[in-house]
Amino acid sequence: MTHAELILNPAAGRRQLFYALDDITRLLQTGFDQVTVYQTTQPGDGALRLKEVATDRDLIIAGGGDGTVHELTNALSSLVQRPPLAILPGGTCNDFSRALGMEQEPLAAVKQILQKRERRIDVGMSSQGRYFLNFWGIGLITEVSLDIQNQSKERLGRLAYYFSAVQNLWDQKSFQLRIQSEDIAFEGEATMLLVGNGSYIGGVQAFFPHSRIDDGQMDVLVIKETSLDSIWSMLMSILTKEWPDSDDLMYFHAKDLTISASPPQEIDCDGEKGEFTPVNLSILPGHLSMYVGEILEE
Ligand SMILES: Nc1ncnc2c1ncn2[C@@H]1O[C@H](COP(=O)(O)OP(=O)(O)OP(=O)(O)O)[C@@H](O)[C@H]1O
Repeated sequence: MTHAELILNPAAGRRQLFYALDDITRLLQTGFDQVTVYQTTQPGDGALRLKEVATDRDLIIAGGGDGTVHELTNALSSLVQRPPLAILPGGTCNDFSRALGMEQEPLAAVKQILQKRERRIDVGMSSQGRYFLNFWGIGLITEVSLDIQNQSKERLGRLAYYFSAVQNLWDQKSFQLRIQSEDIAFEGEATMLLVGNGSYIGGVQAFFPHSRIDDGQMDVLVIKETSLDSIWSMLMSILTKEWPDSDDLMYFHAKDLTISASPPQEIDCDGEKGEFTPVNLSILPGHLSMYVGEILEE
């Protein structure tokens, strides 16, 4: 007897999951003996529901955008007994669902879920008790996503992300950064520190061309100066899928990272804000079991 629970944010994106809910449920019922649908009503609601039912379900499906996925993966990651998780994308960018190779059209994604291809996925963890699947950052990245909130996300979608990034590049304030990993120590001026797990940010593959969600390590990018050279090398790396190469950038892998900044910097953790440096980050290899759309290359 298999029991799947769909925890769905009906307000996500353009409400596409909400409108397709009857079809989604019917299709899920062809692959699971029992399907329970729980519609969230406010932030925090989905996390409580997940903790309530987790031990009693064979699969949790997170239906919504990156905010919903972040909330549910945080709830799930803190549990001792963790059922597998699938993502049914329904927001604007749906970054982690892309990293998992999920289709963006709801029923096509449900069909992938029915194939039940399970894979162990790394999760990033901060000493402040937060987990991240996509990225963790300070500096430029926080201003970029702040700007998207202020603009019409509905209207511009993920293009807003990149308009806003370019807009912010030139007047980015630098800060004093100190980082220490198992291999690398750096102390100096920086305008951004970005730590990636998945390779998608803002709906496209950017910053981390070779980042894998199952390699047991974090990809770390430091922009020391937002010069023409560093911007050009990042743009080129999106096109060529090679690591960015510039004297104004640093790029390395880490399993553990201690970070402090002066003045203290606001953190963007998978798009969620409100916490500040200093902090320690680590990777939890294979912490979650997730359904994938395509078989990720070995
Ligand atoms: N019924 C609801 N009404 C409003 N907000 C909700 C509801 N249920 C959950 N939320 C909260 O809304 C936030 C944003 O949700 P989500 O990311 O799914 O949608 P989105 O913002 O439209 O998508 P994206 O982040 O991809 O743009 C989440 O933090 C979630 O907790």
